[in-house]
Amino acid sequence: MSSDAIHAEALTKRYRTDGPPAVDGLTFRMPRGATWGLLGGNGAGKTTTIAMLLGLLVPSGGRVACLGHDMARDRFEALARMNFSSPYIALPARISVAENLRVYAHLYDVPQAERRIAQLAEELQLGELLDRPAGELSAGQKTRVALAKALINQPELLLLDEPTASLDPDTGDWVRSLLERYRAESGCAILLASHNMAEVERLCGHVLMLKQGRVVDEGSPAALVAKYGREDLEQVFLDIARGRQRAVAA
Ligand SMILES: Nc1ncnc2c1ncn2[C@@H]1O[C@H](COP(=O)(O)OP(=O)(O)OP(=O)(O)O)[C@@H](O)[C@H]1O
Repeated sequence: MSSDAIHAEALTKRYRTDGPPAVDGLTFRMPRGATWGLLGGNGAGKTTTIAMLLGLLVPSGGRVACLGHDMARDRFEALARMNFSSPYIALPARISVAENLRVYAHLYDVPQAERRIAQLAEELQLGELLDRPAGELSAGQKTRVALAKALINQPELLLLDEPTASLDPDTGDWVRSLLERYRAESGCAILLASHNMAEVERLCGHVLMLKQGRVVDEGSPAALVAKYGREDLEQVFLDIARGRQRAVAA
């Protein structure tokens, strides 16, 4: 397979044999250094897709390569150069934030781990939280710690599931700036699942619109807005979710 950041071919997940697939023949190639949005209503298949990209879920069909590595055969080489954040995966609750980050730094074999943790603590304003048990943090504080964990190994591919979902508008804004900075400095590719359309318009050069596990449309946010004759991506999302016709012929 290619050396794209992500190359998915006919990726399919069926949780139950008697029901429709959660992800149904997903095919796309996301280049290195790109930031793409994975959009869709509740249950469209975004989290399932991310779990398959990470090798956490075994696909029922198709295949995927991340950073040139087939995730069914040699995912560990890719995983060392990837990372992710998800509100659905809790950090160990009883140990402190600093201990959590040390554990992940060790798992990813991060050189000069204490320096990297101090750098992330400053960038994500975690200083006051470092000695507190991770389980006692507010949702927004946990989100910031999860992002620190996601950046600990300076990944080349970042999978972000709702990275700013529980953040207040001010914190959400500086987290987006931080992601933009990290991307500019590192050339990292980012796949972002989000329900925040303004965030997607700001960060993503291309979006995949999922419905019932299939890509029903894709393109840059500006191209989709023009194609649907709408003012912003939120309106495009509503058109697609509600099955409305495009206002402007493609
Ligand atoms: N472990 C599971 N077992 C059975 N079905 C599942 C499981 N996880 C997800 N599903 C189903 O797969 C479909 C896709 O779910 P998924 O969580 O991938 O959607 P999503 O796009 O991330 O939704 P949301 O925006 O609500 O987070 C849904 O119909 C869901 O009910």
